[in-house]
Amino acid sequence: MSKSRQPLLAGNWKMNLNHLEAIALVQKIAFALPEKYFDKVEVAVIPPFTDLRSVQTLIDGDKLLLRHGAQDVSQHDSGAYTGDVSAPMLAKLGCDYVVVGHSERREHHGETDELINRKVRAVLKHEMSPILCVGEGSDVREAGDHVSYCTNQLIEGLKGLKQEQVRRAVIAYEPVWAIGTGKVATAEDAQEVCGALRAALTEKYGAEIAEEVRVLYGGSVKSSNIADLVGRDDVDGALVGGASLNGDEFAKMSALAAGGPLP
Ligand SMILES: O=C[C@H](O)COP(=O)(O)O
Repeated sequence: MSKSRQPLLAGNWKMNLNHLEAIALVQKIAFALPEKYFDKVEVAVIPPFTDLRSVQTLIDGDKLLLRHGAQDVSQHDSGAYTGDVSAPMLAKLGCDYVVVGHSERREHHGETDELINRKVRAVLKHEMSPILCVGEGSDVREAGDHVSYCTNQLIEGLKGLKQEQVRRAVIAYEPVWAIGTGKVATAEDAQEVCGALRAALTEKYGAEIAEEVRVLYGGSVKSSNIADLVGRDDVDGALVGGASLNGDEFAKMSALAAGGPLP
């Protein structure tokens, strides 16, 4: 089946770059990627919270076609939650996307599927799109349980949502063993799980919704493997970590995700 979904390339900067460095990187990406590519691929940067206002001001001021988002969010809208950042605050900063349930949050902050589900709801309530991350560790992969493990994270993360809300969500399959390790899953591995996630969405929410939801792959994606990944039926782009910190490389990956040619 040919894909009607527009690919999304989202650069998760993780805890890198201050707001001045963020401005420089966004300018570099915008300069390296001519406007014509944005008809074919959606490109987003996901900087740390402290960079968001600067990135928003630059994108709005220079009318850039890049989108931006945040790496995490509180499940609460406001209140006595020291250090947290709420969905209404992120919406006011012009965020289109919020990453939820990244494996680094699950691992280092003990985030559970239940908490992640509450965060997904908070993002949707304020009309942004969650990028819900799922993915197995090497032990699960070796046991051959990766499909059921990831499908379960997906169903728990979306629990209680209405069909119309699911339509807005983006799913990112990120096998933990492939993140920042240089060990990229093969395009077949990515397709296997991304296809299974879409099948689970079809079963739960119907084919029409499942065909609209974008399912990304993440884990050591770079310009040498992006084209093969997005060439698969159920892989609709990538959540990129390390390689998104290099403006030229990220622009090149965006062009390849758009189907080329290189800028
Ligand atoms: O969110 C991004 C992923 O964790 C992938 O990171 P990576 O591209 O550095 O492996």
